[in-house]
Formats: sequence, structure tokens, C-alpha cells
Amino acid sequence: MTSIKEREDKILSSPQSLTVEIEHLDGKGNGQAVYWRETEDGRRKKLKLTVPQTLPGEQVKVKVANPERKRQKAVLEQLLKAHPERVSPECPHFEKCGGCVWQHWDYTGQLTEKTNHVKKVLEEQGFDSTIVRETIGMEHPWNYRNKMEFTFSSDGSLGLHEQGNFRKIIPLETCLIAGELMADAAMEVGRWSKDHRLTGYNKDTHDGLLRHLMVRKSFTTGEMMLALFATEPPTDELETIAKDLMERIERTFPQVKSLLWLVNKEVADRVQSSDTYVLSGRDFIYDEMLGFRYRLWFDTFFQTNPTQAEKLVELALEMAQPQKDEKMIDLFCGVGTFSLPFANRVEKLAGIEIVETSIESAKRNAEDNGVGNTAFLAKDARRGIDEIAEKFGKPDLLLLDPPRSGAGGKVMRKIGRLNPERIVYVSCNPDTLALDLKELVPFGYEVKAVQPVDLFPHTVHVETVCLLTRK
Ligand SMILES: C[S@@+](CC[C@H](N)C(=O)[O-])C[C@H]1O[C@@H](n2cnc3c(N)ncnc32)[C@H](O)[C@@H]1O
Repeated sequence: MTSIKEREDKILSSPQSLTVEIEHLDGKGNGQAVYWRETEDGRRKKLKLTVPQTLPGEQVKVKVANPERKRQKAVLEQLLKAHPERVSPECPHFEKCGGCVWQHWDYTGQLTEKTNHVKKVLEEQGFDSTIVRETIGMEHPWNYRNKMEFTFSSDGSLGLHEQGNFRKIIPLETCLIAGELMADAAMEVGRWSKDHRLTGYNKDTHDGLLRHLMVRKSFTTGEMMLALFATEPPTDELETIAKDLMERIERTFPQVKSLLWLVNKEVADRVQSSDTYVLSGRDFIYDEMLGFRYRLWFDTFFQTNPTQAEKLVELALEMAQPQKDEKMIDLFCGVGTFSLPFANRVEKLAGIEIVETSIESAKRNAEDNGVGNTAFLAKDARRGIDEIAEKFGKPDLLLLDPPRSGAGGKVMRKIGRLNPERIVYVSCNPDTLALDLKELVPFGYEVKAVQPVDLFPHTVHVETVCLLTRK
């Protein structure tokens, strides 16, 4: 497979230079343009171009490898007319790294685009978009992520994936969206790997020792976790090398309360493990949100922008207005980020979630925080709703926070038939949100409030909280 740089070099060495205007952005945040090409027999043929790192209305000169095709990815060669909100990207890795796509866009412009997108997809499903509020942004839209995954290249250096090429690693110098100290701690691990001349995992030959490094950090307790994924355990000849890592980290990053060596021999390139070795500290770290304490293991799903996630929970509480005599369901509850603050305000709460370890964590988190009026069920949402409804009766309030794929028609219709008085839908994908909301209309529900919240500055993603009530 060729790298982006090689592809760009190939494109840039070809003579096909075109001038186009960027019309709009695609779902990944890339500029889209159309070029009309004259064929030798005088016909006009349409060429659709995707031009990364451009903005609507910009006039650009681009290089294209195969203009005879219908669709092409183009490389920006020269900016002829810039968007008024274009800014210089802050991060030196921006052009190559796959992490951020909009660092060239002023932050207020990004927020407006996110609001407009939520409005557009709701309108397309027949909803009144005037109720969509302006996206709540971050005061300081940097260093917001509490979890990062870095990858080792086969020479053992640690870095970030190149945009569009999971085989190419850009050596890590900094990461402006990772929480403070996270990239520094990762670079210390990178130096340790270099000093011991350790090899990185090669995805083609399946040789090599080191695969990934996951860094987690709690912004409230300050505790950090470093989880190193390797193909071999830290035993025999690797024991002294692992001990050196432990000593270096203990000396330089006392915030690391969990240093793990995880074994992953699988071909699948996922952050997973068959055996866990605790090199120092515990196998989890403590985090806190809105005064509740959570234990986070290496594989626990937890909101990755804690500053904005707190706002999300507060907004959901404000919209839902939970009451002390009410019964509530938290569907897709994860480890209980919404469940615990809501449970303290209702009579009883049932959480449903498909991942068993998350349900175990939710139960433990409820216990650790003295929240006694909860029941958590490890089930697929569809079957979980029936089971809870049977035991629990009709809920007054239902909150759902599904994955990007949405809840789907079957789950939404089950919710409609369950007929709760109020529904709060927390979504990380406006497109599936709009489709899901439409399913509730025949059941007499009305969308009362829509608030987008920016949890992922410099990316296309936007979170949305909606309130629905019965007419
Ligand atoms: C966006 S996360 C929300 C988690 C939680 N509300 C939070 O804020 O931490 C979506 C959750 O839905 C769970 N999930 C995915 N598919 C599911 C299904 N079919 N039934 C139940 N839960 C599911 C995932 O495991 C994940 O924890």
C-alpha cells in the first residue's frame, strides 16, 4: 500500500492541474468540487473532486492523478481565494495526521457548521429546525481528550496514524488535542523503546514486539494510565527491560497510577488483550465526573472529553427535570455516566447496556458512590426494554445514548409503545438521530428542545441532546 506522501508525490508529479471552487463539505469534513472536462469528441464529462483541508467557497488549484475518472481525491496545490474563516493550523502534524480535519477553520466557524448540520438533517426528516440552539463550544478547544491511542511503527518509534493510511505512522512530537502530559508520557515510552532497540509490530509480516500505547488521564484526580500492548509477555529476557520502563515512568511521571503490559498476539489490529501484567500501581485509575467517582480499566468506555461531557449530563438533567417519585430507564447506559446523577433525582432507575463488563462497572460505580436505587441489565437494548418493562412497569422518563449507528427503528418503536412521558435522546451522530426521532412522531411525541454540544473540536463530530414530550 502506498502512503499519502507517495500518493501525493505521484499526483503532484503528474501534469493534471485544475482550478475549481469548493462547493460544500462531505460527511468527513473534506471539500467537494466539480470539474467539467471536455472529451476528445467534444462531450462534457463531470469529475467530482474531494479536496481535503479546504473550505466552502474557496478557489483552489489542485493536482489530480486520473481526471478521466468520475471521482477523484485531489491534492491542494495553491489557494487562490481563501475562506474568510481560514486560519493557520496550530499543530505541526495537521497536514498528515488523521486525528483532526478542521484545524484550518476558525473555531467559531466550526461551531456554526455543526449547528447548521444538525438543522439540515432534522429539516430533511420534516422537523422544525428553528428550535435547534447554537452549538455549545469549548472555551479552550485544545488538550481536551482524556484517552489517546498511539501506535508503534515497525522500527519501534511511537506515533500517530497518517490520514487515510493505517500502515504509516508519523513520529509523535506533540498532540494538541490530548490532555496535558499525555503526549509527553507517550514520548517517554517511545524513548524507552528506542533505547532498548525494541521492534514494533509489522502488520504485513506479523513480526515485532510493540503494538500500541493507550494513555488515559483523569482531568479531576490527575491519575494516569499507560497501557502498553505487546505480542509477548514481560517475562524472561523482557523482564529487565520492562523493569526499566517501570523505573523510568515512576521517576518521570508519578501521576501514572496504573502501568500495564498487555499481551495481544492476535492478527486483528485492535486494542485488545489476552493477558494483563500490572507493572506498577493498580489495574485501573480513578476518575470523577459531577462529584461521582468512577473506576476506569483499560477497556472501559468513558466519555473522552470530560469538560464537555459534564455539560452534556447537566443539560440532560435540565431538559428532563427528573422527579423524586419517577421511574426511569437509561438505555445504552455504559458504566453509568448518566445513570448515577439521574438516579439521585428519581425513585428508581434501570440501566441497559450490551457490554457485560460495562454493566459490572456500572454496578460497582453505583455501589462506590452509595447510589442504591439502581438496577443494571446486560442485554441488547431491544430485549432489555421488554425485560425491564415487565419488571418495572411503564417508565416516566427514558434517556437513550446509543452508538453512532443510532438506536434503529425497532428500538425506537418499542420506546414509542412503552410511552414514557419524557424522552431525552443523547446522540453522537445527527444523521441517525434525525431518523430515530422520526420513528417517535406516530406515537404522538414532539421534539421540544435540541442542543448541540461540541465534544470533539477540530473534527466533524457533534453531540446533540434532545427533549421529546407527548403532545
Ligand atoms: C455512546 S455510548 C454511551 C454510554 C454511556 N451513556 C456514557 O455516556 O458513558 C453507547 C453505548 O451503547 C452500548 N451499546 C451498543 N450497542 C448496544 C445494543 N445493541 N444494546 C445495548 N447497548 C448497546 C455500547 O456498549 C456503549 O456503551
